[in-house]
Amino acid sequence: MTESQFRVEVTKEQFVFSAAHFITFAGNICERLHGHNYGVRAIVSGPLDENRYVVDFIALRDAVLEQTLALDHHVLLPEKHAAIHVTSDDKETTARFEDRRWVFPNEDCVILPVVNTTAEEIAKVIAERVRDKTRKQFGDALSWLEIAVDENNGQWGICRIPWND
Ligand SMILES: Nc1nc2c(c(=O)[nH]1)N=C([C@H](O)[C@H](O)COP(=O)(O)OP(=O)(O)OP(=O)(O)O)CN2
Repeated sequence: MTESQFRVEVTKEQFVFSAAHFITFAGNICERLHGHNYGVRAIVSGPLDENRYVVDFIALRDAVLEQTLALDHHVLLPEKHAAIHVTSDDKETTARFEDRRWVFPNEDCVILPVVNTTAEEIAKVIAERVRDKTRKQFGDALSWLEIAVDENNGQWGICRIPWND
């Protein structure tokens, strides 16, 4: 007989962060700076624990919320882009692409360990950070964690990471 599989999903009204970004696509086309009200969904898969749940909804909710709050009202910049160069001094962060330049106060920026600030890459960063923050609490019996990031009313970038690397 096939075994039952369980997962927990949290999608909350508070899982929204408003952020500015720009990406490149098709080689060297670079978008103008613009913003999104991003939405987030989190799913964890694994066996039932002694409480007969996969993980506590509330603990997962709070871990995701910590990450969305950290991104809310910031400019998201990529750390690993080959053509968008991001540098910071003690006051300001500058992003350069070819002959274009954007300058922001440091506190307005979040520099992410990504190549391009696509929904998929943002989802991966959130997933890794949620996993790192909850691993101790949730234990190592889980199978995977998935984070989905919605850029614009139904345009989801999704990343599933193994719970144990
Ligand atoms: N798979 C992905 N595709 C695209 C991504 C992405 O992250 N993953 N991102 C973009 C751009 O960021 C683009 O700016 C998306 O913004 P959006 O506002 O949805 O695009 P439009 O300008 O067409 O939408 P309007 O509703 O007309 O403002 C593209 N693709």
